[in-house]
Amino acid sequence: MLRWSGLALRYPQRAEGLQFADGELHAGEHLLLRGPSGSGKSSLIALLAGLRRASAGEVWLAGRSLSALSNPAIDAWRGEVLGVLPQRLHLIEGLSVRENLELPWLAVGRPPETARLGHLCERLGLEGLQKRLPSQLSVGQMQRVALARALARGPRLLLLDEPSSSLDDAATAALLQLVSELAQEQGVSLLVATHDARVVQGLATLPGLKTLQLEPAC
Ligand SMILES: Nc1ncnc2c1ncn2[C@@H]1O[C@H](COP(=O)(O)OP(=O)(O)OP(=O)(O)O)[C@@H](O)[C@H]1O
Repeated sequence: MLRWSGLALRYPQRAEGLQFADGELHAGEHLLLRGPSGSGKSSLIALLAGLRRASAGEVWLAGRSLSALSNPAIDAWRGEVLGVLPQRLHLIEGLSVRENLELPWLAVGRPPETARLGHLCERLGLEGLQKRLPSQLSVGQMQRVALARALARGPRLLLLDEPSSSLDDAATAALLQLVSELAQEQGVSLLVATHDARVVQGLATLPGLKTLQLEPAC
């Protein structure tokens, strides 16, 4: 379902380019992407999601090479193949929770699938929060909204970048349990970037889990 090879990324302001070990993820598998702060976990997620273009190498997602697709084509395709829960959640502050959740469809010119959205909101405990603005939510609630938005169009793969970074122990455990259950219920593969031992421990029993360790970048 996802494979990458020879990937490298060069940031203009950074002398040394980042290079990534090859990896792959099949349906039914999950991947923990581990490595110290600065080792390139977020950068790799951005490459795999087609949010950044690699300086070298290739990503194949659901049988298609990302480098062969234009940016608009990747943007249109991304939500139905993969969802991203970024480290910074990027909820739109001027929009209500409901409007934020409808964005994945509006962004591709389609009407929101209200039945699917209703089911997701029920599953993620967001029903009573629809009219609130993101600033009126707790961090854990914001994260669940961002998770619902990432899952909106029924992706096969969910990328989570440091999902516990602003959560306490209880909220981290609750999020990991929810994500694990959703993954198994909906047949979604997880790729979780973390340097948090709580996340490693919380996902340890997930069937089909493998680990990729990134080395510290220079
Ligand atoms: N936009 C950017 N411009 C220049 N350098 C960057 C940029 N984004 C990241 N870097 C650098 O690339 C390296 C990898 O960063 P990245 O955020 O991918 O690591 P990470 O493993 O996700 O870190 P963390 O766990 O702290 O989030 C770091 O040295 C970082 O300073």
